[in-house]
Amino acid sequence: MPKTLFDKVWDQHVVTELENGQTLLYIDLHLVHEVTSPQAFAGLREAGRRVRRPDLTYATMDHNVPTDNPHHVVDLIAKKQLETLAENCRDFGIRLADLDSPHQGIVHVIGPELGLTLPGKTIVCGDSHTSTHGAFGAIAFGIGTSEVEHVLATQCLWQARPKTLKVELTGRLQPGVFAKDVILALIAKYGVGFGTGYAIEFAGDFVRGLSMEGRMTLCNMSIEAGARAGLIAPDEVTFAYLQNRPHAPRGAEWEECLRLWRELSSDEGAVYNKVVQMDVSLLEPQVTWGTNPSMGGSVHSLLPEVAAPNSAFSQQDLQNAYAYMGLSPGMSMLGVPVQHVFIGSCTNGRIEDLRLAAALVEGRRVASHVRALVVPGSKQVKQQAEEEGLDKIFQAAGFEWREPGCSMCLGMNPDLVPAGERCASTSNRNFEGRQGRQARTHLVSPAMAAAAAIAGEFVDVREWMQGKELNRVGSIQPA
Ligand SMILES: CC(C)[C@H](C(=O)O)[C@@H](O)C(=O)O
Ligand code: SF4
Repeated sequence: MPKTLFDKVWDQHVVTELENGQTLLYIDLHLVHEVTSPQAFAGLREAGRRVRRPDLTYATMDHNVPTDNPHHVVDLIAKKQLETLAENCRDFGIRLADLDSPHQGIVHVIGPELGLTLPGKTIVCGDSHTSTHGAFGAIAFGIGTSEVEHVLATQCLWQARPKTLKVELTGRLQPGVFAKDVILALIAKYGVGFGTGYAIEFAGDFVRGLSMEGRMTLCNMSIEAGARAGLIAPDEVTFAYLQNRPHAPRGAEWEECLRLWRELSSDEGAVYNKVVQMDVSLLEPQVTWGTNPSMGGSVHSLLPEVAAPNSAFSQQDLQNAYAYMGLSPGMSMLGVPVQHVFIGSCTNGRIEDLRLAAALVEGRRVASHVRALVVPGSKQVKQQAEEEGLDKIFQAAGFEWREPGCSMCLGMNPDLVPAGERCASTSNRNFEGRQGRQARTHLVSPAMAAAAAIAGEFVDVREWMQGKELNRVGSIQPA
């Protein structure tokens, strides 16, 4: 029987199945960070257990790291979590990319760039955006702290098999529109629940033309559509990205892996539980205006009326969102002033994102009322960007150039948006309080964020995509 990509990878990892549908899955890679691991390790200590496969476990520090001065951790909870992770990794023999490591960074950025993330693997982490790693043809999903303990102790995990949803994306994006806009538009169209109970496979000619960075952005936000995981069949783009990465296989082993990885795509005629299609050709740059990722749309569209018939949102939800965001029905996001711009996170803190943003801001100045941050997703992204001179371009334009970490994506470190202020953010969540108490978050692509920083308000970045900007964008021209 023809199988989907998801079925192939899942079936290769089944240890045993129960009649109630629960499957014991073998886990190939367990990524760990400071926030969701302390109790898991405490549980191991209490039970006198060891980590079953320290060699399949890899830890980093990201959420709590102060990006202006990583070693200067003032917050006591943050300090304790970082110290505890270091101690746990030492005691249990786990590799750790600590603050001094050249490999430190956001867990979902470093997994791929170190070649730990590979096609066909099962990958878990105590973090919802683990779905990012599915861009390589892995089954990757977030788990809770008790599950982290279970994986540490056994290298296995009980899971219910999700249903499969194929999202078929066709067409070519206009210049100035990116993978981030595609996933925001999908969520705006189908809602934050459309992936609930499913693993989403992104397929179609648009996906095949996309860089690994773009694919990771899609998979990263599948969780915001409610999905358990997002995945994409690996191809030559995937293999080219992975070759010679520090932990990627080499020599004869690499060749053997390629042979196996080339089988990792959905068979002709494979049946999905649900299929959704979208042509991306006419998509416009997206901005969220509300307090969940589905409350968004084109930067030109008018914000919905509270009493509109057939609205996807309840009146109460809309009223709450408008009150929180300081916006009103009937207006558009064009021209709405921003006080903060954040370029970074596991959604859009990769080298391609920074190249694009730098191309747009080169020779321009951040608006005087805007505080703009660029936070590379990892030390390696930072180093690469500096080798290319992107840091100089950002700083000359008035951006702050920071050390890697989750930063302003969430309020667990000093990079906060003050109450009532507005931020154009390349991250993935816009819930109330996400970037600080009463902070107002608008999710956008790196290009839209860069343009908002310069203009001081939301603009349509397509108008900025001519001439010199495109030259610098070079290989990362929209697919
Ligand atoms: C802190 C962590 C548990 C959380 C997650 O699981 O996603 C964070 O990374 C986030 O993005 O909200
Ligand atoms: S960058 Fe944001 S979304 Fe990603 S892991 Fe960190 S906090 Fe979570």
